[in-house]
Amino acid sequence: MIEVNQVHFRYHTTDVLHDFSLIEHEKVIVGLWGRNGSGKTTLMKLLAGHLKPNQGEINIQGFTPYNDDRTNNHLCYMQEDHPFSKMWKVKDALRFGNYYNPNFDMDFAKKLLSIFNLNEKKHVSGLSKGMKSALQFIIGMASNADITILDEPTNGLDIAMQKKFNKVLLDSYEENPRLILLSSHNIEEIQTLCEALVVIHDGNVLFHEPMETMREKGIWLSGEKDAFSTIIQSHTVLEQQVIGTKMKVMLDEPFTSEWKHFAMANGLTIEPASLHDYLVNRTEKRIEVAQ
Ligand SMILES: Nc1ncnc2c1ncn2[C@@H]1O[C@H](COP(=O)(O)OP(=O)(O)OP(=O)(O)O)[C@@H](O)[C@H]1O
Repeated sequence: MIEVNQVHFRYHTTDVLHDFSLIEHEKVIVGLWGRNGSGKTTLMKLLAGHLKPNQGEINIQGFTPYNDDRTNNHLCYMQEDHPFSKMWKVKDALRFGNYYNPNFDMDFAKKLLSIFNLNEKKHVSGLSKGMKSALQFIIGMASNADITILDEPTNGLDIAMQKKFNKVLLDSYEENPRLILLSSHNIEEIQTLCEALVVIHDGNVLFHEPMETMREKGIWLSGEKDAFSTIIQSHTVLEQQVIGTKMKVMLDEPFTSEWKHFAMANGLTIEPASLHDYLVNRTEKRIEVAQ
């Protein structure tokens, strides 16, 4: 469905993606995570054909997206803060969605307007940030596109709206399984929704793995400082905290039964790292560990 092969992309002098490859053929909900400026939006724009790679190839359902309108038959890209016309009302935005997406389901879109309490007669320019995100999400879901790309779709949604977002996304996916790629800064918000996660770092893919595997990455070990001397020499330490004679260390190791046995045998406490903390540390420069 999506194939990105050895793509290089730069804006003038800013190198964003280098030798970037990503293949996803499954109908899954995939999260896209990366630090600010890592290139998430750039990747989405390349997939949608809004940008042209400097080198390499992109294939979307058999088409090269840049300058090829046939890609639109298969792909719906709702960018963050979509530039709707200032003159448009909500219903005009739905018409826009209907015009560009051959499988657009207007009845479903109208049902979603009522779920998200959006009035179709309201001007888009008068919508709050969260309401505008909801409108973009509605168009993305109602498009029923083979590949649906949502850039920061939960931006500005409050908890109640987020709950509706989760339900609509999962119900719609169950009804019509397709590839849905959604980016977010907040991994906690999307990790229960996504079956797989792509992490962009240093212009490339750091991880493209099932969410289940991602959740097991990273462990915290805590105990007496003395117990750590050999551990920190032979493993990658992602974070370290010292309080008096006690130490707490995050290792780049999976939360497995082997590690649980190791901790027990060495009088240490073990707990899994949160995915958020793990990713923040993995995409940070590694610390020098004091011996
Ligand atoms: N139109 C542009 N012209 C020049 N540089 C750009 C342009 N758009 C983005 N960039 C730069 O490209 C890099 C990647 O930006 P991009 O918006 O793709 O990152 P992002 O991961 O989506 O960031 P964020 O999480 O902050 O939204 C950044 O260094 C950014 O400053």
